[in-house]
Amino acid sequence: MTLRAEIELTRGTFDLSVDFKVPAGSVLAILGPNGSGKSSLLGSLSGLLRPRRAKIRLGEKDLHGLPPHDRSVGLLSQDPLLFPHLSVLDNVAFSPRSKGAGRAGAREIARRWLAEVDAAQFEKRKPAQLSGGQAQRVAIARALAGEPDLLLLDEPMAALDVDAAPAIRGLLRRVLGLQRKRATVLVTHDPLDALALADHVLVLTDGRAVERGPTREVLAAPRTAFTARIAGLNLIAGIAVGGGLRTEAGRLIAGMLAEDTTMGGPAVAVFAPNAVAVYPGGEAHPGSPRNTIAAAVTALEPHGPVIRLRTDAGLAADLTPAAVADLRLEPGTPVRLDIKATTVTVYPATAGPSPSPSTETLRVTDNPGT
Ligand SMILES: Nc1ncnc2c1ncn2[C@@H]1O[C@H](COP(=O)(O)OP(=O)(O)OP(=O)(O)O)[C@@H](O)[C@H]1O
Repeated sequence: MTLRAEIELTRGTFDLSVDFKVPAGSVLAILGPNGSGKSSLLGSLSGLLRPRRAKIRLGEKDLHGLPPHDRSVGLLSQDPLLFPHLSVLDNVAFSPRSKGAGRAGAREIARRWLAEVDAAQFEKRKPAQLSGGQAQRVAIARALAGEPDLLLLDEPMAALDVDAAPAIRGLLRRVLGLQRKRATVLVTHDPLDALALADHVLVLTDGRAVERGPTREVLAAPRTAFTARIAGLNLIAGIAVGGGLRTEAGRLIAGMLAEDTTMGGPAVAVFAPNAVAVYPGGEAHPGSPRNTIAAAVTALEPHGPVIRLRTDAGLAADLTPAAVADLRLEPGTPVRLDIKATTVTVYPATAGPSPSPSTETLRVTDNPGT
């Protein structure tokens, strides 16, 4: 069901005023610095906070004023919040039970969802006997077993270690795609979560929406300092192929395919600017990583302790000030950008307009030397 929300909320001196729409079957990511109002926004949707004024419509239903349990809203937060005294199976069965299903029926639904999140083998365990990643799988099953019309994800990967997060991100992408009627709102600090899971993003600052639009467009062409800081990732759009991604121009970007990538499907190759090595143009170099891209420097920007180099290939690289001086880099300098395949991840592109005008600017110059 489509969510339409206009929320005005006051908490002490903080004032939130925001409106947005999440079409049925799509995911909106809310990004924003600490204290920008993300939790306040989610709390208003879930019914835990009472806005000063709000219109919150989920399909034909007006949620404003309804208690949390009458809203058909599922919540998944960074803490799995499982009931410690219940088995995994009964934790998941709790949602359908509370919606009126009988004991056997609720357990059947719970088993289906546990299988869906690859946690069926844990059904008899208590939450204390699960790892963080396993507990989060169970929490996902519990959030979805109630078949909510609106799913709220509050930093769902934030508490997981780096090994567990990609698998849970992949799992979420799969289960979010199973149901095209539900609207989902995701709060995250991580642009990868937004890229992997969300069709659209809304950037909150001081309780106001300062940027919004299709995820790739907003992250590829950030208009506020906050978005630029968190979104400083390099993105190359194309089609997923064995060993990486092929751009529209036919160039292979070697990378690691995310688990649920579909061969031949639209995809983005993502890598951080600090994964890009910069060499003076044309110069031979040892090691020969497979992704070598010819470009020219367009700008040099201070970025914390490093210098962010921007290039006419649409890609950014982070260098130390000493390296910039050594390489005598300035706007116009021809360079070769090397990106190790192991630092590039290829994700399926989320639905939405594709390719966006701004991703077309992420063109990669062909280099016959590779
Ligand atoms: N109970 C409260 N009383 C008064 N002000 C509050 C209360 N709770 C939060 N605030 C203020 O509301 C603002 C928004 O907080 P909120 O938790 O929604 O931000 P957030 O974007 O979720 O932050 P974070 O990323 O740190 O979780 C902050 O300035 C915070 O200090």
